[in-house]
Amino acid sequence: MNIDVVGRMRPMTRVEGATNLLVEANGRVAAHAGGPYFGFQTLHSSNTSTYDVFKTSVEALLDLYLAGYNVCLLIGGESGAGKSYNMVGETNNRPGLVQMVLDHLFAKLSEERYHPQTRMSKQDPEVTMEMVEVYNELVKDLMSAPHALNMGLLDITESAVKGVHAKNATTTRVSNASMGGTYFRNAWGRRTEATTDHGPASQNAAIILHIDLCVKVGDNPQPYKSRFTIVELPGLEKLSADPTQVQLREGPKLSKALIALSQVTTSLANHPFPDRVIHYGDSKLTQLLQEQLGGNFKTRALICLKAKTDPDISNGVLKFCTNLSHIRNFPIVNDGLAQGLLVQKEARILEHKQQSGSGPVHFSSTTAPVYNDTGEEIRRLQTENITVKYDDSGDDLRRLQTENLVLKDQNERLQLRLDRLQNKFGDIANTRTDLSQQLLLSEEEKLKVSQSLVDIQIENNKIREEAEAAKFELTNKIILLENHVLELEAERDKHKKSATYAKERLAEVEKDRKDLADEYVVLKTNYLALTKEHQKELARNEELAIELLNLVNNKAALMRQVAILTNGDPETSEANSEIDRIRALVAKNSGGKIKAGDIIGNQTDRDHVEQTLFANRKKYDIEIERMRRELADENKKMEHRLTAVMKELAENRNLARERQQKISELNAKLITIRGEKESLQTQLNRLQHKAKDLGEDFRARLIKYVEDIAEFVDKGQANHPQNRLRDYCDGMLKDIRRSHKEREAQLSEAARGYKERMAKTIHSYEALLIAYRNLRQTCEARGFDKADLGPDEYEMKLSDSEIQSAHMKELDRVKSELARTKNETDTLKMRYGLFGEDKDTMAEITVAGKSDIWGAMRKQLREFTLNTQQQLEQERARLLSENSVLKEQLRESQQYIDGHLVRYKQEVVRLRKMLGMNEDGVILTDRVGRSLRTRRR
Ligand SMILES: Nc1ncnc2c1ncn2[C@@H]1O[C@H](COP(=O)(O)OP(=O)(O)OP(=O)(O)O)[C@@H](O)[C@H]1O
Repeated sequence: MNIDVVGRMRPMTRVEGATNLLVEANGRVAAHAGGPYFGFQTLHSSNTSTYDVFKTSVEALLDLYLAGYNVCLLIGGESGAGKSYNMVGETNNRPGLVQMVLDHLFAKLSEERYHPQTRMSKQDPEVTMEMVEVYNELVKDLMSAPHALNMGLLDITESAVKGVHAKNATTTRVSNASMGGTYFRNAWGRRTEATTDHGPASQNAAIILHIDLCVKVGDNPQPYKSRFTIVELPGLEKLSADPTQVQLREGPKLSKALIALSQVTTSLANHPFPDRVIHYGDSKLTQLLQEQLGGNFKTRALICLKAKTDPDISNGVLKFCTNLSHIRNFPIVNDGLAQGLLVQKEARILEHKQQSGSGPVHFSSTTAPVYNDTGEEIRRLQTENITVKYDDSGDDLRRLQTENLVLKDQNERLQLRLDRLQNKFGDIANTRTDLSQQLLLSEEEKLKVSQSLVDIQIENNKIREEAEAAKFELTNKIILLENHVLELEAERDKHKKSATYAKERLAEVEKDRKDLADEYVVLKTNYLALTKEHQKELARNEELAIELLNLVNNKAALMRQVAILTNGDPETSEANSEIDRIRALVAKNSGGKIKAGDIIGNQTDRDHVEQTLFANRKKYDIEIERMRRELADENKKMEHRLTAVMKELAENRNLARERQQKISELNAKLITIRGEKESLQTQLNRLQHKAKDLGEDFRARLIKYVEDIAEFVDKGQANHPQNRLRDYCDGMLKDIRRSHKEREAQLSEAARGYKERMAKTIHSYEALLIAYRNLRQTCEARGFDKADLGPDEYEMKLSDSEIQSAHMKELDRVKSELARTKNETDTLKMRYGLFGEDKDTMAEITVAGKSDIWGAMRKQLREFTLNTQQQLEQERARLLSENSVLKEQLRESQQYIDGHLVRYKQEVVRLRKMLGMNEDGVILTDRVGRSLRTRRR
């Protein structure tokens, strides 16, 4: 049964950018186009959850485990690809695979029938856990707190029952999943935390967790014993490097486990047959995993992949996967019989090993005492031997043997000294190789740093361009909106004016109406008074008519009597006609009985009166109606326009919000970049210091050793002064010094270049900040919500104290300038009444054309403020960068002078000493008064 290899892509981080792995839909992955592919059995994409990974790729292993098979999950991948994430998870909300295995294991154990295929019931299940770490060829027990004596370090041993295992490793019984989880997390916390020059220990360490299950199944008298091993392998990134180089660089032990693992997997992949003989003994990790790799285990590998990584590293990882997938294991159900058979076989092998003197394997955690013990043992045996001979022989023999012993002792001592010297030489050679490699490495790191700086620069430029484009767009929008608002304001003023005019007209009409009403009342009163008078007159008239009639009747009677008296005809007399005329007159004046109410004018008169009285009113009514209609229309239009403007404003707000979000993202990027830059700088400084320290150390040690050697050899060659090694060494030292000086010069040149680039980056960073600030201010001026505008620009400032202080000073200056400009603007605004609250009243009293002029003036003022501010900011940024460059140059010159001054001083002292003077230049004399210089000569 071959090892299954499944993959899991880690989600990309923001810093990583685009993927460079070639991933096909069927799970085939290559490091680059045309490169070798590896087909994963399942490839989990970056958005697959750990639970899905468990369900798809781990749960089946758990079922086999419960059925009595040994199973193993190897979690591998390069450092940072997510091995720990898969094994441990991140928080309680995102548990890792170990916790899931424990949860499901106990859940299934608590079911009535945990294995549906076999339908066998469980009895007395016992779960135990064991966890060790293999780092730097040391095996550490993680299940218990480290003991003071052995610091938790364990030896490896082999027994028939347990096979190769960590001797005395703590085994903890676990009764439920949460208990198991707690033990696991505690053990995880005990991992080695050290960080060396070659990275943190976690990158080179392997974690092995065994979960053992012992359970009686069905009627079987012997319990089934199965083991679930979960292994986090060391980071696989070094697989692509040459192992010899790796070991030369890091020392022989650090990557031994990884190198041995690679060798073991290669030879297992090449030998799929059961009669193969594989050499697992090269490292403790391969020894501890020999059953999991090629033995009685069903093994599955979960390889974590980074989407963006070095193609060489990916190639190494994919090659490792190919080898793993070719490894054949031979898992069996570990029932009582199988276990008995295996133990018996193992016991025989051990017996054979012991007989041949090669086993059982036992590795001590410390190797030095073994040598000492061996030396002691040899000496003890020699002494015993001598003692035996001593008894057997005579005095001569005893003397000779004693001499022999002394000689041997001397010989051994000499041998020891020789060994020590050789070791020293070896060390020197190693140190030198180490140093040059470290120098090379630091050079590489420097190159990487420069590269990342260039990347940062490009990123900065991109951000700046984006910010500028956004700013430009926003400014355009804002100007458009401002124009619109101005237009609307003008419109509003117009409407206000017409409303005022209408109001005035209305007041006038009202006044007219009141006057009319008053007039009407007066007329009505007059009319009533007149009617009264009229009635009175009528009554009088009637009385007079009656009186007149009486008089006329009297007169007629009289005239008739007169006619009778004068013998005339009384009927045809003049008096009768007079009487009739008077009667007709009276009848005409009072016969109709006219009432006051009956006196009404005709329709024409009424129309005429109405015309005169209400003609104006009607006119006004029509006028008002017309104006009302106009106003309603205008209002409607205004409402439409206002809705449109509001809509546009809302859209623009949204746009601004989006831009703001973008700006916030850019901010985040900036912050990340800044963090990276700082860490890169720290790293670079550290590397430079280290290189310098190492250089110094190396030089001092080399000089010391070479001087020792020269002394030593000179003593031996005193008779051949012409071949003095000292001269040769001096020459060599000079060469070394010269090359070191050149190297230093190169390094300082590179550092200067780097710093210049840094200064440029800071400059562009400042410019970016300015752009950001301007954008912010424009947004603020438009009245956008402050909360939408993202972090304040001050939060994003450089933390470097020197830059900060200069920056702060400059900022203060610019701030005061800005405040002054703002004050001036405010004064101008006040003078021309451009403040918001005054606007309405001003608009009412100003003439129509004025608002346009104010708008233009306001715009000009704003532009002037912004331009002035921008210019000031640019000037400030330029001054700042110049300042920092000058400071940097000054500091470098100072350093250079300091460094060289010390060297010159040393040189002067050395020359003075050679000339026989003391450090102050005073010539030294011996007791007789001769100058030492003369004597030396
Ligand atoms: N599938 C994932 N989903 C989300 N984040 C992940 C995932 N895998 C890894 N990460 C994140 O990637 C980072 C590196 O992961 P992790 O520390 O597990 O890597 P590693 O291979 O164990 O590295 P090292 O060997 O250095 O310990 C962590 O911050 C982790 O949260």
